[in-house]
Amino acid sequence: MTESRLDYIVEAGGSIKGRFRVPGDKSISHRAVMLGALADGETQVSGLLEGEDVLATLGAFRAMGVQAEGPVNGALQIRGLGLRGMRAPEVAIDCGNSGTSMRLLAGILAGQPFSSILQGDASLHRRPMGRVIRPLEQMGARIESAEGGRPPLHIQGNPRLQGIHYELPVASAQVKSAVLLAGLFAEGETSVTEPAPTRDHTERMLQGFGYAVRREETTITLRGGGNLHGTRVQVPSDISSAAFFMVGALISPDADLVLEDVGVNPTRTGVIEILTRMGGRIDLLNLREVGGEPVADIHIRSSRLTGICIPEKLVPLAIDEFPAIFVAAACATGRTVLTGAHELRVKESDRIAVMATGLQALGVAAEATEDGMIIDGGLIQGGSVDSHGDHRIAMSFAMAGLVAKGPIHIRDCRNVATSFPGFPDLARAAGLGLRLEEGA
Ligand SMILES: O=C(O)C1=C[C@@H](OP(=O)(O)O)[C@@H](O)[C@H](O)C1
Ligand SMILES: C=C(OP(=O)(O)O)C(=O)O
Repeated sequence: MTESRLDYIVEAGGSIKGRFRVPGDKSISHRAVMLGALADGETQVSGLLEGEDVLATLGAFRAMGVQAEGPVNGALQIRGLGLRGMRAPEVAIDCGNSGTSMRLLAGILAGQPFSSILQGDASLHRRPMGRVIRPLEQMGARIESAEGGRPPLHIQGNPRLQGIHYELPVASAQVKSAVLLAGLFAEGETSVTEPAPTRDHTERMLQGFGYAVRREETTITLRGGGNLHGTRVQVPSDISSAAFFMVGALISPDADLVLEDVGVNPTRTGVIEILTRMGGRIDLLNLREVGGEPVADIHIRSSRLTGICIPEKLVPLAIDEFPAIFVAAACATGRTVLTGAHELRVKESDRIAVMATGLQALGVAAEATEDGMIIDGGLIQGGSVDSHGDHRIAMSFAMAGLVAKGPIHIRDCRNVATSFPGFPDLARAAGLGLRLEEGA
């Protein structure tokens, strides 16, 4: 059954206020499910993101025999089967809209003594998987894909993978994680060198499960043949979800917002650095460490923003936050220039093209470039934009409504539930005039 389209209608104006928590971190939630399933003994997760992407990952492990109770209010109890305990899934595994599910699962499935199929929705079937197929085949798996390395993936696992050293051609935490996860099933050492730092949740969490991982400069190494031990994982709030409210508070008048318990791992805080450089008043309070990850409360107040040239080294550290950052740039005085962000073109949508088109429809001078965007800040008009089913585009344009001169109609917002279930209610409670409309 195909669900009808869901649109957002955002009233013009409003101000973001309050003190609340956004849902759990998506990247950490995926990894908690994966490592919990592969561990010996039980893993208790709290704060799990109950978004569709994470539920797709959980469904995959259930289909391979892993038992889990929950999630209920973010609590999930997983009875791990150990690294060699899973059975072949009876049908193709559906990763839905989730690139993280598909790429990290490919790494795990590469080391299994059975074959499996990974598929997903239309958006995921347009995304490149050659980047994981190549290293996993070098390690000894066989993976067939559709043309151009697109899903579905037919994976012939090999329980005797060989460790490799792999130089990542793109700064991608998903590829790094796929290779390291395959490395758990490989003979000898597996190492990955990254061209720039990317989110390191896999490395941190492997250590939390008692698995030795070594980092030397830009290279991460582990040795196959060990075991993961079930543990407790406390998932912090997702800075990528917090980013929409951060931008909403910065651009709206009289705003004062505290977002609680947000994960502020330095491989994820590019958005704070960029918005601060633009003049955003953002303070980290109560900085602490929870379960091996840094966490803080973030205080944000209305600010006068100025356009900047975004340093390329910040791009991988803010990769999912650019749709929201583009909205901030549209509200800033002067020009914002982003370069070195070609990866944005291969996310749930082409986030460069889709954001440029949407901003232009709202009267903003935004120009897409091959690997980024040039935005001259100014007034945001009301109008109609299409999210192309991309959750982050939908939530970013919702925040633009706070300063728009008329209502904004955003098409195709159902996928917000992949990463941020409850967004409309939380946004309304925080001060956004948002209503939902079932599309045709
Ligand atoms: O490892 C992860 O959890 C993720 C890595 C990033 O993708 P890439 O590895 O493609 O950069 C990011 O965009 C995605 O939302 C989540
Ligand atoms: C790119 C994203 O996720 P994924 O790659 O897991 O689909 C995202 O959440 O912005």
